[in-house]
Amino acid sequence: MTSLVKRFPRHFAWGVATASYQIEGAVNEDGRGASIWDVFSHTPGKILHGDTGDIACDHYHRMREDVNLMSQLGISNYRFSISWPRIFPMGYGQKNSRGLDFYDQLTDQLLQENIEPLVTLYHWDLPQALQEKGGWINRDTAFYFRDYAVTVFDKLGDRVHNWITHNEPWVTTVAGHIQGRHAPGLKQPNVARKVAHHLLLSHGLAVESYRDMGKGRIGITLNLHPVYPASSREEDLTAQQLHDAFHNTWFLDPVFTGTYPEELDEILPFDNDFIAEGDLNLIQQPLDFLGVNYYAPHRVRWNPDEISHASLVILPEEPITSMGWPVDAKGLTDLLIRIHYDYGPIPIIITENGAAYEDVVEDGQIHDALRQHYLEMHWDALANSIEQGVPVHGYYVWSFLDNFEWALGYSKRFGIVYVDYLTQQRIVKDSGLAYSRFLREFYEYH
Ligand SMILES: OC[C@H]1NNC[C@@H](O)[C@@H]1O
Ligand SMILES: [Ca+2]
Repeated sequence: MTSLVKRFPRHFAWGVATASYQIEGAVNEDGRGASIWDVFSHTPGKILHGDTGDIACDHYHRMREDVNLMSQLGISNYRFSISWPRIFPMGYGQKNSRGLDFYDQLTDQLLQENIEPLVTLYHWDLPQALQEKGGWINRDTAFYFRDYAVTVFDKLGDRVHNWITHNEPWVTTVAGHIQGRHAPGLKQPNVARKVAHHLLLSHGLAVESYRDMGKGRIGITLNLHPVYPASSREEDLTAQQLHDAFHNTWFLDPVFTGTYPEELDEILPFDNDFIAEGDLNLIQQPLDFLGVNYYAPHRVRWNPDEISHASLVILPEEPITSMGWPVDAKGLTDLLIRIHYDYGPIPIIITENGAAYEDVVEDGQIHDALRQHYLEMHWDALANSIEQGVPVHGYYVWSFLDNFEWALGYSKRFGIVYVDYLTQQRIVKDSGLAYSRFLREFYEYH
């Protein structure tokens, strides 16, 4: 492992990541308004086992203990998200000072423990009151997002200097508005291009506002996959192109080139009446970094019945996690090389990487060797990217704690720290202890 620490630059930001709705609980506390995930998770049949985020990891009440645990593990960077409905219960207008106070105290606690915050403004928990006005289908939401962002920049911007506007806008767009498996649970493909555009517009508005207010760094986090054709057949190569547009360039192109990929029009045609003059210039705001969430590559074959005209191919012998995602760390290197050469020298932060596996508690320990191996392979792949010239500035494990895995509820555990949901006890898994050892070696070496 020692050799590995030498392959990362001195100021590399090693961290862990979480998100508000997945860990906080306390959904009716201190003036918090309802989010679309409160409504969705309480809708029968939407979440496995009827799980909700009502309590989750009870992090809202256990924040100090959790920050202390990060510190004990030698973690020096923490990515978390802010719950918009804690700040604006109705989405805009009346501010909720107790909501702001929680994040104010969290920030102070982190800085006391010498942990650098990386704050995500939107990790899917839209105020329900805005959904009732159309949510991301309504262009106004982009401007309410800007006002929310400005409020948070104003409150925390003296201590928080690293910001992410959106987490995975693709998921909000596709899972939330086409597939219906995420909040707000819509199955309306014809609104997808508009939803994505409004999410990206809100990103641009927030970045533009930050440039007038803050001196720190701001970016966006996209969930991206390298796309490999299952064969060299013409139809599989076409599938690769269309699937790449659907999953990757739909968001990379507007953010970095101010254009939408024309390939996308083949699978999601739209009349561009919702694109106003100047929108794409606004979306193409210069960024300080690109956040990349990487879990697995996509190997695809032609399938005109799928929206991207492609189906995923999992080879019979390839290892998969309990999410059914292939374990392939080289995909991370391939992805970063592609981004670097297609979109210029933008600094990269891996804002999520990790694996869900079935965890068993044995004598108060969790010997999660598969997760530990997954992580170590991806650190090696990341070092390869750096050695090939990609400017990677940080890496955040998804996730610090086991937490609410959206439609799969608490059935999937991504944490390097185990959560016993009956007692709320935290148990550091072997993967968490390994990360701690690796970090200690890294900081000793540098
Ligand atoms: O599925 C694992 C993670 N993927 N990215 C977004 C997070 O909220 C998920 O828990
Ligand atoms: Ca193109």
